[in-house]
Amino acid sequence: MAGLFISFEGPDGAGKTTVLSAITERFKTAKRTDILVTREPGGNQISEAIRKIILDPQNTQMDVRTEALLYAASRRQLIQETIRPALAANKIVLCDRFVDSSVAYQGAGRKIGEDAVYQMNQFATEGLTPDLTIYVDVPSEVGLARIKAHRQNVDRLDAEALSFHKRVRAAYLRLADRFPERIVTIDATQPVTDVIDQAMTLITDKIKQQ
Ligand SMILES: Nc1ncnc2c1ncn2[C@@H]1O[C@H](COP(=O)(O)OP(=O)(O)OP(=O)(O)O)[C@@H](O)[C@H]1O
Ligand SMILES: Cc1cn([C@H]2C[C@H](O)[C@@H](COP(=O)(O)O)O2)c(=O)[nH]c1=O
Repeated sequence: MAGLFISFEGPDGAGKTTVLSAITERFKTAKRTDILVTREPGGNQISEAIRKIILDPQNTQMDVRTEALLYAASRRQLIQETIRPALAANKIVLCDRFVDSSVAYQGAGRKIGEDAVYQMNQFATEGLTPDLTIYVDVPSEVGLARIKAHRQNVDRLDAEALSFHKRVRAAYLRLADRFPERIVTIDATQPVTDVIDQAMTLITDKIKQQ
């Protein structure tokens, strides 16, 4: 498939959304029209509806496998309706989270098993994998403190215990070790402008290699 698929990953509060919106602005200023920015869960009408159900703090009874399946369902719809058509049109897709999030949050955080969650997602993705994953790394305590300080609405996942978030981060670090050719880590305890510059360099280098 043509195009370029780049995902952004990281623990809650790492700064992915901040970095992605700054990068989007830079591409707009450069008048590039071939960039599609999207997010998981969400990104289109059906996937955003699934997002609401997953993240609703009232849904305390949600079974962990139901949660994993809903993330995969949202992902499937995003792939079919949004990502694949954009790649086929030779666009550069920048996606806030993808399968690595499920492996880290449901596989490790919820303790379903990282391999089991990866395998289950193969059904949803039919093997679609990012060409590059920018992993924005931050200690769990730092990410959660940022959310507490700046965000009014804490969602169902943000509200999990520190031990949950530590398992998520540990799983991300394992993924980065396991797939060094795909996943590049940026230290997000640096000033946000440095994180943005480093992410932008990684993306422009990848575009040049195309
Ligand atoms: N490098 C940084 N240093 C200090 N603060 C930061 C940095 N990056 C982001 N922030 C702040 O941390 C908060 C969380 O950032 P942001 O929403 O971008 O994180 P996120 O990774 O998208 O989180 P989530 O996955 O939970 O949505 C924001 O208020 C943002 O301004
Ligand atoms: C894709 C995906 C996400 N999550 C979690 C991670 C976050 O806590 C929320 C999404 O909210 P964000 O503020 O937009 O980052 O959902 C997950 O647990 N599993 C996944 O596959």
